[in-house]
Amino acid sequence: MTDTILEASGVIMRFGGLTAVRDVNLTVNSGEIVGLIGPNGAGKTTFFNCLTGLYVPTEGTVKYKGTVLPPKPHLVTKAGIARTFQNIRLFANMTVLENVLVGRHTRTKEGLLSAIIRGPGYHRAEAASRARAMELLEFTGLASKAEHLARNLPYGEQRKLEIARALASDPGLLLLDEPTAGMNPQETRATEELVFAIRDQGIAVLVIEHDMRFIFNLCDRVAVLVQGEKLVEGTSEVVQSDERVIAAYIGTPFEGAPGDEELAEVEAAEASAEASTAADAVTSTSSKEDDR
Ligand SMILES: Nc1ncnc2c1ncn2[C@@H]1O[C@H](COP(=O)(O)OP(=O)(O)OP(=O)(O)O)[C@@H](O)[C@H]1O
Repeated sequence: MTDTILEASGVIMRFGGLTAVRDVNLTVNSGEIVGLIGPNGAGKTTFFNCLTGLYVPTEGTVKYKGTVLPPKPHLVTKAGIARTFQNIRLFANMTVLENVLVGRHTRTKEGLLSAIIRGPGYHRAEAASRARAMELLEFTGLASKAEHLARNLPYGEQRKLEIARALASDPGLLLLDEPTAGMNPQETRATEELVFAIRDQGIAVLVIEHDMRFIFNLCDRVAVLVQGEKLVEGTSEVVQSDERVIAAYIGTPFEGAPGDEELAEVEAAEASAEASTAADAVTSTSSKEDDR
C-alpha cells in the first residue's frame, strides 16, 4: 500500500482575473521524488506557494499526512514541509552555520524566557541544535565552510546551504524550487546525488526544475503544468515521450537530444577527425610523391 504524505485536491489560485493554477490534484507518496515541470508562467511556483501556506488557494485543499495544512508558512514548516526558493534567500551576513541554525528554530522548544535567562536548558538545546546543524553541513558537503559568511560562498554552495537550512526543520517533505538554476553541469550532478541522498534518509521530495535531464534522471514521477493545468503525469519515460508534452514544452524529443556541452564535444571530435583525415591525405599524397 502506498503511503500518501501530500495530497493537493482541486487547487485553484486566482489573482484578480488571472487563474494561475486550475484545479490541480497532486499527491506525493513517502519515499518518492516527484518533479513538477512546465513552461515559464505555467503556475509551478504559485502552486508551491499554495502548498506552503504562502498563498491561501482560492479553492481546494492541501493535506499533509491526512491533515489539512494551516495557511501560515511557519505552521506548514512545523507540520513537516520545508522548502527552498527560486531566488536564494539566505542571511548573507550570517555564517553558514548560523543560517542552518535559523532553519532549526521550528524544532527547538526553548522559549524566549529561557533564551534571556540562558539557563542549563537553553545551553543544552543550543548544543543539540549546533550538533544537528553541523551534521547537516557534513551531509551537504559544507562543513569546512561553517564559519564563512553565506555571502562569500560560491553560487552553487549557496544553493546547497539553502537545502541544508530547509533540512534543519527535520521535514518529512522537501520542496525544491529550481535547485540547479545557474549551476554548471558538475554542480547539477552533485545536486542530483544530494537529492537522492535526501530521499534515502526518508524525506520525500517535490522538485520544480527546467533542466529536463536532471528531472528525468531523478524523478519517480513527473507532473506537467501548462497554463495552470496539469497536462500529464507519469513516470519519466511516459512523460518525456508524451506528444502533448513534446509539443507544449520540450519542443523536440528529449531522447538523444544533446545538451550544449555534449554538442560542443561532438563538434570538437568531428573537427579533429576531419583535421586528422586531411593530415593523412597530405601525408599519403606526399609519400606517393616521394615514391615517384
Ligand atoms: N502574486 C501574484 N499576483 C499576480 N499574478 C501572479 C502572482 N504570482 C504569479 N502570478 C502570475 O501567475 C502566473 C504563474 O506564475 P508562476 O510564477 O507560478 O509560474 P512558474 O511556472 O513558476 O514560472 P517560472 O518557470 O518562470 O518560474 C504568471 O502569469 C504570473 O505572472
